[in-house]
Amino acid sequence: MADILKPKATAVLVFETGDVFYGQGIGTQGEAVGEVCFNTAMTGYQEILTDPSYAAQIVCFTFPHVGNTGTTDEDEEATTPASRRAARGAIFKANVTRASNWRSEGELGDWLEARGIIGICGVDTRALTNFIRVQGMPKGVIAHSETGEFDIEDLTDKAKQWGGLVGADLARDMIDEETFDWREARWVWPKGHEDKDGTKKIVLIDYGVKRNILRNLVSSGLSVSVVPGTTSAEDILAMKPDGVVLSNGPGDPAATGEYAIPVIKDLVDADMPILGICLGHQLLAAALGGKTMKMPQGHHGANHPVKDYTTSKVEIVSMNHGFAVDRDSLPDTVEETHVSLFDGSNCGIRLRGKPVFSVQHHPEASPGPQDSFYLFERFAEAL
Ligand SMILES: NC(=O)CC[C@H](N)C(=O)O
Repeated sequence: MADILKPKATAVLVFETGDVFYGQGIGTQGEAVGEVCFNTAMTGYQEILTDPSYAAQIVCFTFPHVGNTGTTDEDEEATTPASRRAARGAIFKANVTRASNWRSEGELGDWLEARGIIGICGVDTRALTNFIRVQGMPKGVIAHSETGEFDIEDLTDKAKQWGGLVGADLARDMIDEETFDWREARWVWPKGHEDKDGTKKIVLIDYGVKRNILRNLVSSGLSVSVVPGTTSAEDILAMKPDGVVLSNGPGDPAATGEYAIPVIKDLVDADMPILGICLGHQLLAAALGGKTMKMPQGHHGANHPVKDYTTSKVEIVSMNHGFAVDRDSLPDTVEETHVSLFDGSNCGIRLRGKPVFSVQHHPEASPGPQDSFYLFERFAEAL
C-alpha cells in the first residue's frame, strides 16, 4: 500500500557520506555537485539563487512555501554573464507553489529550468537542516531525471571526489574582463528603479557583486565604476576614486586573496577609504594581517542579529557566508566593530584612525531587512 501512495522519486540529493534524500525534480534535469547549505530567509528566493556568492552551492530553503511570488528579471542579483553561474541546486520542502503576484513574469519551475538550476521538492528540510547543524555543510550531488533512475553509488563517489570550497578561488570564475559604470538606484515605491548621478566617485572591485550593493551605493550619493577583481592597484588609483568598495563573492577568501590581498594592501598604503562587504570583508581583514577560517554550518538567512559595538545598536541583517574572520588573528591596528549575536563570530572590523572598514553581513539586503543601510551612508560620509 505504501508504495502505491508514494510518488515516484524523480530527484535525489546524495551526500558524500552516502546519505540520500528522495524527492520530486523541478527545473533542469541532470546532476550537479556542490556544498549543501541551508538558508532561513522567508522571502527572496530568486535573489538568493542569483546571488553570485552562492556559486558551487546547493541551497536548502528552510521556509516551506517557495514559489508563490513567481519570478521577475527585476529580482536578478548577478551583473554579468559570468556571475550568473551561481547556485547549482535548490532544495524545497513542498512542491513549488504557483506564482500569484503582480510583479511576477513567470513560474519558479520554468525559471529554474531556463537558468540551469536543478531543484528537488518534497525533502524533509528540517531533518536536512538538523543534519547540517550537527555534521556541518556536506559535499553533495543533486540529480533530477524524469526516468527516476539514479546510480546512488556513483553519485556518492562524485560527491566524495569533488574538491569542495576550501582552497577554491571561485571569484575568478565570476569576473568579466569589462569595466562598467552603474547608475541605477534602489527600488522605491511607486517609481521602481531610477538612474542617478553621484557627487563622489568610487571604484568597486568586483569578485561577484550583487546588483543591490551597486544600487545602495548609488542611493548613498556615489557614482560607481565597477572593475574586475583582478585589476591592479595602479590601474584603480589611476581612475582617481574618492574611495574603493570590495564586493561580496563566492569561494574561499584565502584562495582569492592570492591576487586580491596585494592590491588591497597597496590601496590601504595609498590612504584610500575602503568599504568591504562579505568576501570583501574577509579580504580586507586578511590584507590588514588577519586570517579567515571555514565555518561548520555558515550563516545564510535574512534574520540574523548583529551588534554594532560602535553604537551599541543591534541590527537584523541578511547573511550569506561559509567562511569567517578569526578575531584572534587580528592585529592591534584593527578594531572589531560588529559581532554576530547568534554565535559570537566576527562580523565587522575597522582600521584604527582610518576610513577603512568592512562587514561580514549584507547591508544591501536583497533579500532581507534594511537595518544596515547606514553602513553605506557611513562610507559616503567618510569620503
Ligand atoms: N557573500 C559572500 O561574499 C560570501 C563570502 C565567502 N565566499 C564565504 O562564503 O564566506
